[in-house]
Parts: sequence; C-alpha cells; structure tokens
Amino acid sequence: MSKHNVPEELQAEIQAIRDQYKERLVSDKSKLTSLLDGLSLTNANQRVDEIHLILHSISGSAGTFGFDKISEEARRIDEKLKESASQFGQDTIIKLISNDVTRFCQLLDRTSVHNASSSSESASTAKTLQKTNPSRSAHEGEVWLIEENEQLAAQFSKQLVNFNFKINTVTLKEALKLVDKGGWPDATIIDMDGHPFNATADFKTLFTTTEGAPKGLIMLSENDAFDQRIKAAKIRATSFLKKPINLSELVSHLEAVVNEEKSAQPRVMLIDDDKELCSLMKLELESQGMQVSILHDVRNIVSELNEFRPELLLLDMEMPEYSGIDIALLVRQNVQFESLPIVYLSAERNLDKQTEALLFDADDFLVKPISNERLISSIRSRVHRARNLEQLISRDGLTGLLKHATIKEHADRELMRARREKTALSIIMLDIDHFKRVNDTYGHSTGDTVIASLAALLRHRFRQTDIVGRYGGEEFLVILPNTQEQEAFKIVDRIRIAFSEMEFSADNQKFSCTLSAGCICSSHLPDQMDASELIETADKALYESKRNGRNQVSTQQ
Ligand SMILES: Nc1nc2c(ncn2[C@@H]2O[C@H](COP(=O)(O)OP(=O)(O)OP(=O)(O)O)[C@@H](O)[C@H]2O)c(=O)[nH]1
Repeated sequence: MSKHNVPEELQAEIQAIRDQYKERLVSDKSKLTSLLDGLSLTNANQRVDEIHLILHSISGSAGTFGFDKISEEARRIDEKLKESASQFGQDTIIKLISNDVTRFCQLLDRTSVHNASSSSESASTAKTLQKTNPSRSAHEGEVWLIEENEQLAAQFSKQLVNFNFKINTVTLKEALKLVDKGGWPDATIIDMDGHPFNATADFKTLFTTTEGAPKGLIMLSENDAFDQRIKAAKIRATSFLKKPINLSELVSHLEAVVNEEKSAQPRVMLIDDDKELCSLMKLELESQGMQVSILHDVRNIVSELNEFRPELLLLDMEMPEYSGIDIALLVRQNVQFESLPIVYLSAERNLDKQTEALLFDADDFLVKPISNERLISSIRSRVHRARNLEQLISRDGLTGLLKHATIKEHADRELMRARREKTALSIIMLDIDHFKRVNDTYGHSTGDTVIASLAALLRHRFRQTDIVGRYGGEEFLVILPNTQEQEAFKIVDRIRIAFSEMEFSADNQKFSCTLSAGCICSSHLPDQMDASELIETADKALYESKRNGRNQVSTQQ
C-alpha cells in the first residue's frame, strides 16, 4: 500500500465498521436506559453488574473509534461505580448510578451517534493506518555494501553472490543519493574502518535521510572496543562483526535481517467480546500484512488454536462469561501452547489488577484505547522474540538448521501429509567429501566455517517450503514436499556445483570443497516404507555417490 493514500475499499470498510459501532452505541444506550428503568434494591446486584459490563466495554472501544469523550466518561462512571461498591449501601449506589448513567445516555444522544457519516473519525483511523503502513523501497531484496576498500569490496561481493544475495557495492555518497530516490534496501553492510566512518558527523547523515535510518544495518570493524560498538548502536545497527570477517557469520547475520524483512507476517488471534473493535483491529493488523483470526466462540479455543497456530494471542480481560485470566489458564493447560505469547488488551487501568493478570503466565498488558503504532510494534516485537526463542530450541547452533530429532519429526509429518494428499515427497541426504582432511589440514574451526557456509547455501537455495536440517557432523538432510525426484535432483546438483565453486581460506591458503548427495522420492518407493526407511534409502544413494568417486548426486534408480 502506498504511503500517501489509503485505498478507497479500505476507507469504505473502516466506515462500515464505524457505522456498525455507532449502531451498537445506540443499542447500548437503550440497554442502559432499560436497566435504569425500574432499578430497585431487589434487582440492583444483577443490573449494576450489567451496567458495569456495558460501561467497561464502551470505555475500552469508543476511543478507538474516535469517541474520546464518551470513552472517558464511561471510564469515569465505571471507576466511580467500583469505588462506591465498597463505600456505600445499595440505595446510595442506585441514586449515583441513576444520575450518572442518565447523563451519560444524554451524552450519547448529543454526540449524535445516529448521524452516520461524520467522516472525520474515519479519516483519523485511516490516517493511523497510513502512518503505520510501511512504504515499499525501490531497493527491496537488495543488500548494499558500503566499503571504501575496493579489494575488500570485490572479495565480499564475489563470495556473497554465491548465497543469492543481490549485492550492490556503493560509496556512502552514492548510497545517500539512492536512498533519497528510492529508500533503503533490506540490509546495509558498512565497513566502519574506511573513510568517512570514523567521524561521528558522518554517522549522523545516515539518520537524516528523508527515509530515516537504514534497515538491517550490519557494521564491520577491526576495532570492537566499547566506543566503536556504541557508535554502531547509536545509529541502530542490528549487528556488529569484528574483522577479519568470517563469511558464514556474515551470511548468518545477513540472513537474519533479510529474512526478517521477508519472513512470514505474524499470525495473531483476537479474543474480545467487542465485535466492532475486533473487526477494526483485524482490519488494521491485516493492513500491515498480519494474518488475523477472531475467535468467536471461546469453547472452540483449543481446536482453533491448533488449526490457526497463532504466534500471539491478544486477549480481552473482562468478558461476560469468562475472564481473560480464565482463558489464559485454559490455554496454558495445553503443553503445546506453553510458549505462545499472551498479551492482554483491556480497558482495565488498575495497576494491581494488571499485575495480578500478568501473574497468570501472560506476557504483557496493553491498555485500551491503544494507538495502532503501539499495538503493531508490541505484536511485532513479541512475535520476533518468540520466533528467536523457538529457533534457539530447535536449531543447531553452528548452522542455524533444524537439529537431528526435529528434522526427523518433520520427515514423519511430511510423509504422512504426502500420502494423504497423494503428492510426491523427495528426500536428499548430502555430505561434504573428505571432510576429515579439511579438519586435519586447516584445523577444526576452519572446518566449522565450511560446514556453516554449506548450511547457508542450503538455506538459500531451497524453497521456503523445503525443510533443511543438520543430520550429523557434516551430513545434511533436506525434505522437499510436493517435489518429484527429477526436480529435486536438478536443485541439489546446482547446489553441488555452487559449493564446489566456493572459495575458503585458512593460513593464507585458498581451498575449495565438494559434496556428494543421494536423492530419493516417495513416489518410487513402496507405500509401506516409513520416513526412517526413506532416509536410509537416501543414505544408500549418497553412499553410491561416494563409491563412484564423490562430487556427484545419485538417485535410487
Ligand atoms: N570441524 C568440524 N568437523 C566435524 C564436525 N562434525 C563432524 N566433523 C568431522 O567430520 C569428519 C567426517 O569424516 P568422515 O565421516 O570420516 O568422512 P570424510 O572425511 O568426510 O570422507 P567422506 O565422507 O568419505 O568423503 C570427521 O573428522 C569429524 O570429526 C563439526 O561440527 N565441525
């Protein structure tokens, strides 16, 4: 979506939800009026509770729809009601409530909620959407390398191209000109040591572009002392790498920032009894690219969580039948949702109550009404951290690939799916040739660099839907759903060639490595074979490649 305008359909949708909200306020007003009618000592308990729920809900949602005064007044009366409950008898409460709620109903009338198209509020929602909508850069998918040393620049870009990065080597001056025209790319690598990055003023120029600070900023320097690192932090660098640069380390950092840009948008589930507020939030979050599901019937929560697999649950605190705490506890009873971030979004301003709610395994408490910017950044940062944590648990430290046990689980799951959907599943096993010699000749840490570099190559060359894992020391397993053997063969053979062209260096010596692979496909194998047997068959094909002289790919046929 363009930064400068909100599409008409979106404006129309916002307006439609606003109109529904206005109707809902009219209906809330009627409910309040009839609850006041005939309010007496005998029915006060139940009616006061109902009035509280209506006011509480309005206080949380009206501000979001632009009715700030109504929201404030509902909150004031609701809080007064709660305080009075512990101080006065029922007859005084009835009197207070009658006066305040009657005035509140008059306020609802005066704000002429019947009057449909006052577009100023919808314009304000649209404006917020506009502000939070990221603008697309003309340099999307690119990585800029700001390196004044020509030799280093050529060396880096030659190596990084192997990993499918679109590298553009530029000087600082050129970069700033390009930014003014088309924005920053997905990632920018800056060598701090060359001119002009030693001067603080030069750093500041990075912030003063019309597009703001660069995204995914990786700083390189020989000097990794505090002063240098803080300089990088001040211009919001996400990574700092000490020179001489370890290629696989640089690739991992680049992947982290580039994938962050490209990675799937957060999946968010909303649970709130306020339907209009839910619809508006859904629209707002979806306009940021997020996937949003509203849970309408809390009784289905476990099956819906299993189905939608949200990465964050946004939960109201006070709902008619169940509180947010009840629901959070129910979710946590299921071990598979133990680490699902739960964030309360509630009109509750009482700090004691907020703290109490957080004691029950929730992660954050946001107070309604909340600005779009705040809501979106809270969701993004929570989901980002949760994803990182998940990575740490299931991924191998050296390569960032899935660990042995996890990739085997994936193989079981994907084979079941392939059989169910009657599609082909290919499995590739690959292994670096004569790797022992690499370790023996150049040392174990150089060996590690070779392993990490191959892992990065694998991550880049396979599709997002393929699953890549480190099966053993220098052995890798790749699962390719919905892929015939021929296709899998072609991909892995191209990787074999790319790997053989990669250049490594140790002790001023340059060397390269090769790999062998075995590639099999479920559609050529008996149906009764399980995932472990398929993996064994791929391993046998790999052995064939080794036996026939290495640096090749074999299939089972
Ligand atoms: N540097 C490093 N080496 C590892 C790692 N894991 C396993 N290795 C080494 O990888 C080598 C594997 O050697 P072998 O299985 O004998 O095979 P190879 O030398 O690769 O020969 P072929 O597979 O027959 O081509 C062993 O020396 C292991 O110590 C690791 O994480 N880092």
